This record gives sequence, structure tokens and C-alpha cells, in this order.
Amino acid sequence: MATIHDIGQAQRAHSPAAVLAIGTANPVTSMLQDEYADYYFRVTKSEHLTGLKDKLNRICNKSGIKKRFMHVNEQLLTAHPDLIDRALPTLDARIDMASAAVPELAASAAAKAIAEWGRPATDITHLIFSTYSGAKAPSADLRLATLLGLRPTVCRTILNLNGCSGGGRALQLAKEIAENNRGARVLVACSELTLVAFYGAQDASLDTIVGQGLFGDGAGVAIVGADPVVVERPLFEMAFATQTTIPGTEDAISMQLSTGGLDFHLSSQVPKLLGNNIERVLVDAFQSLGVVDVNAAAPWNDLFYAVHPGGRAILDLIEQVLGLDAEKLAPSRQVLSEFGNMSGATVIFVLDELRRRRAEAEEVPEWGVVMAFGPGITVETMVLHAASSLKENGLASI
Ligand SMILES: CC(=O)CC(=O)SCCNC(=O)CCNC(=O)[C@H](O)C(C)(C)COP(=O)(O)OP(=O)(O)OC[C@H]1O[C@@H](n2cnc3c(N)ncnc32)[C@H](O)[C@@H]1OP(=O)(O)O
Repeated sequence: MATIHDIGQAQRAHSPAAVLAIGTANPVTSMLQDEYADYYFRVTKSEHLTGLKDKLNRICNKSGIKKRFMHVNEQLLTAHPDLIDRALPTLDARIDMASAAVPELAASAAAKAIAEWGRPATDITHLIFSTYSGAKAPSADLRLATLLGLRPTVCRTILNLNGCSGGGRALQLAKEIAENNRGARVLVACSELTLVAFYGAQDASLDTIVGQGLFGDGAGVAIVGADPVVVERPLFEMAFATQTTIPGTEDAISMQLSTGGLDFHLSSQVPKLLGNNIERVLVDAFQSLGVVDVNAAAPWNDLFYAVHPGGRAILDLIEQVLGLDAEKLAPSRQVLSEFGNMSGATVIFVLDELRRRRAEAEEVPEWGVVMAFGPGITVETMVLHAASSLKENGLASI
């Protein structure tokens, strides 16, 4: 007769979980950063606020962003002019629109990931959906499951308002599910639209101006599983994961739904707070693993990095504090430049860019790390091992 221990053991995977495929998608409308302030103040009928427009221009110039993709375009604002005024009760309208558009964008990214994965969508056993646009049930996770034709037995989890750390949290949950449910295949979907938080600048909120300079729309999907079968080609094996909250920073990054949409706050101290704490977080993650000598003179250049590009200043400080060579954060800077900060989805875009670059590089580090930052301030950290199939898979799948 089987014991409870036997039953438990039979459910555990044999190998660590791995990212098996990645897909990304963006809305069709793109905006060039050096034209954005003119566009924004024109479509929100705020051109008289010349001081704020100059500030947004200064932020755009220093953002490290060239282009962003946006669901909210001029056509949508013409149809829904109330969205411009934060004082109007537009939350219902925003949620209605987001409830359709957020899972649809995720479905576009998921279709690419599933095609790369090489197995039918019905083999997905678990779905984790992360978004800051959720405010109803059933939610975007169920809609995505329906759009993809997943089985009715798929186990769904929705993460709401985890903000920019949502991608990191979802990947960690996927690792835990995959390693504790033999044969599980977890579809991680992060889909973020600034629609819920798009306002004009009439209330003179500096958070609105900074957000208008940084945030973009996108969806990133990763399929995660352990014990790969023949058709599957692992990209990154997930070695270890941890979450850290930086003490006393509860008010530094925050989000709250109001009748007018989603309010958020970004303290100007965020880059410094992350810079002051990043090395401690890395030491804590790596010191027990024995893959990097955390006491060596410059240990951090031995790793590859998928860091959430929350803003150019954050990447600059991390690079400086860790003494990183310029190419280490190049995938993060590339994604920031091409797409802006897409909140929780961004880190999946960075993993995609990283595997692309690794496929073309001669020598690449074996070990690396994902780091994502969100309200808390929460730092999600995951140690990765580059799978041996990454080289051929990186190129074959692009
Ligand atoms: C939402 C989530 O869950 C997680 C996230 O990713 S949160 C987003 C995290 N990102 C950030 O916090 C942004 C990080 N900041 C940056 O990257 C940079 O500060 C920046 C690109 C915004 C500006 O670049 P910079 O090199 O700092 O230029 P700097 O000249 O100091 O600032 C430009 C202007 O922006 C203002 N500014 C910068 N950060 C600000 C903030 N958080 N709030 C208000 N104003 C800000 C500055 O005061 C300055 O204004 P003036 O030109 O009028 O003096």
C-alpha cells in the first residue's frame, strides 16, 4: 500500500523547472518618444500647461526610451473623451475596455509562445495571469483560457496590482507549481495596458507626468515546466527564487483604484532605494548556492542579467553599484528603448531579448538572474541556469 510519503514523492518533478518558450505582443499603435509630449498635451487638451509639457519633454529626453506602444490612441480618446479627465467617474468604462483588450493582447503573445513550445494548448495544466488592470471576476485569466481553448481543468491563478514585480512573482509561482506537480505545464501571462491609468495633466500631478514619460503597453508569455519531453527545448532553468521587501519603503511605489481610474505614485527616491539594496539581495540569493563567489572582488560580472528596466536611472544605479560591464544590462536597456516600462510584462520581454543575444554570442555566462521591482518596494529575484539547448533554441525559434 502506498504511504503518504510515496504519494507526495510521486507528485514531485525530477528536474528543476525551466522556461520552455516565450512569446510577446504589443498593441498596433506606436508612439515616438521625442514626439510624445507634443502628442500628449494636444490630445488631452492641456497645451496651456507649458511648464508641465516642458517637464515631460525633459523626462522623455532622459528616459532611455525611443518608442512605446499604446492601446489608448487618438481614435480611442475621440470615442471616450471622458478618459482625459481624472475627476470623472470613468473606472467602469476603463474596466470594461480592459476586460476585453488585456486578455486579447495576452492571447497574441501566448499564441507565439505555444507555437514555439511545440505542444498543443490543451497540454497546459496551469495558468498564471498577472495584470494591474483587473477589477472583476471572472477575470482576464478565464477569458484567456477560453481564447486559447485550454482545458476546463486548467488551474487558474490571477495576480492583481503586483505592478512591475508581477512578472517576477508569476515566474516564481510557475516554478513552484511545475516542480511540485509532475508533468505540469504552466502558462505565465503578464498583460499590461496603461488604459486604466491614462489621464490628462490638468491636476498637475507629477506622478502623471512621470508615468506618461515611462509606461507602455505589452504582453509577455512564458511556458514553464520541469522534466522536458523530446519536443521541448528549455531556455532557462530556474535554480532558486526569493522575494525581498525593502523595509520602510511602503510609500515609495503605490497604486490604488479610484472612481477615475488607477492612481499611482512613484517616489523620486526609487532608483536610490533600489541601488542601496540590490547587492544585499543578490548576496542573499547566491551565497548558499555555490555558483558565484559572493566575496570575490567583482563577482557580479560573471552572471547574465534580466533586470526589469523600471527607468533609465534605475539601470544606471544598478550598473554602478554592482560594477557591471556595459553589456550586462544591454538587454534591459534595449527593451526599455523599444517598448518603455511595460510593468509586469517587461521582464519577459527582457528574457526574450536575452535569449536572442545569447544565441548570437560566442561566450556567455552559465548562470544569471532575473530581478523585478514593484510596490512594497518588492524585489523578486530568480537565479537562472542557461540550458544547454538555449544556443540552438534561441536561433531556431526566432
Ligand atoms: C509600477 C511598478 O510597480 C514598478 C515600476 O517599475 S515603478 C517605475 C520605476 N521607475 C521609476 O521610479 C523612474 C526612475 N527614474 C528614472 O528613470 C529617471 O529619474 C527619469 C528617466 C524619470 C528622469 O531621468 P533623470 O536622469 O533622473 O533626470 P532628472 O533631470 O533628474 O529628472 C528629470 C525631471 O523628472 C523629475 N522626476 C524624476 N523622477 C521623478 C519622480 N519619481 N516623480 C516626479 N518627478 C520626477 C525630476 O524632478 C526632473 O524634473 P525637472 O526637469 O523639472 O527638474
